[in-house]
Amino acid sequence: MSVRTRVTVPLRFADGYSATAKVITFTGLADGKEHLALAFGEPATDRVPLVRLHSECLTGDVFGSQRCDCGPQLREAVDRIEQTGGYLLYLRQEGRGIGLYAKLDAYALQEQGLDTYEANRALGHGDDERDYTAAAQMLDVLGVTTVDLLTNNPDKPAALRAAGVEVREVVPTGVYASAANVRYLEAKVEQTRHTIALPLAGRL
Ligand SMILES: Nc1nc2c(ncn2[C@@H]2O[C@H](COP(=O)(O)OP(=O)(O)OP(=O)(O)O)[C@@H](O)[C@H]2O)c(=O)[nH]1
Ligand SMILES: [Zn+2]
Repeated sequence: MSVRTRVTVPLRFADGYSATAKVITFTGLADGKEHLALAFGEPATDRVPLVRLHSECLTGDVFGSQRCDCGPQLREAVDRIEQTGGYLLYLRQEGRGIGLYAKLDAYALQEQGLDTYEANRALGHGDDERDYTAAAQMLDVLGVTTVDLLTNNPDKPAALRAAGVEVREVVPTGVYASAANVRYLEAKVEQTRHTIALPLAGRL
């Protein structure tokens, strides 16, 4: 495994905020997918970098879907990593690893009353098919052995630790609840022990 390319990309987000990313690509990752690392700020070698493992969500990241909280979480991650110095790993794990079309099939089932996990199972998938091996490999190639990890999902630090990465601190990410996504967020809290405190659905 090695770095394939490092290239500087100036970014401007929908809210007008500008940032500069060093975009890094890789060769030889375990699953052969085109995962990206984006370095923000100054990931100094003598400081523990802040790292976010962001699972691809085309509808949320690109189109601003309100069914999930991915878009605002991505934006928050860029802000925080830029301040501290670190890496956003943009992982091609659309739909918790089941792919975009299957995720949209799962959305259709959720409109019939299934929750996000029941919908996956009704389609013959697992609740969560993500594998973080490639993320650990990317950190290894970047020379990162210890991270502070920005997440509310306990599976992520567990997976990195199992792959030999030291997770010094788990830093909670914000909760972006709305009437459109509160049922989805509640299912995550109930079924995967996400560490997010939700306002009551009735208050949204
Ligand atoms: N299968 C499926 N995937 C979904 C659904 N809604 C969002 N996703 C995907 O879930 C992934 C994001 O996962 P989340 O559970 O929001 O967040 P997380 O990464 O587990 O946890 P955090 O680090 O705390 O944000 C993205 O790949 C989305 O495409 C859904 O209803 N069904
Ligand atoms: Zn999403």
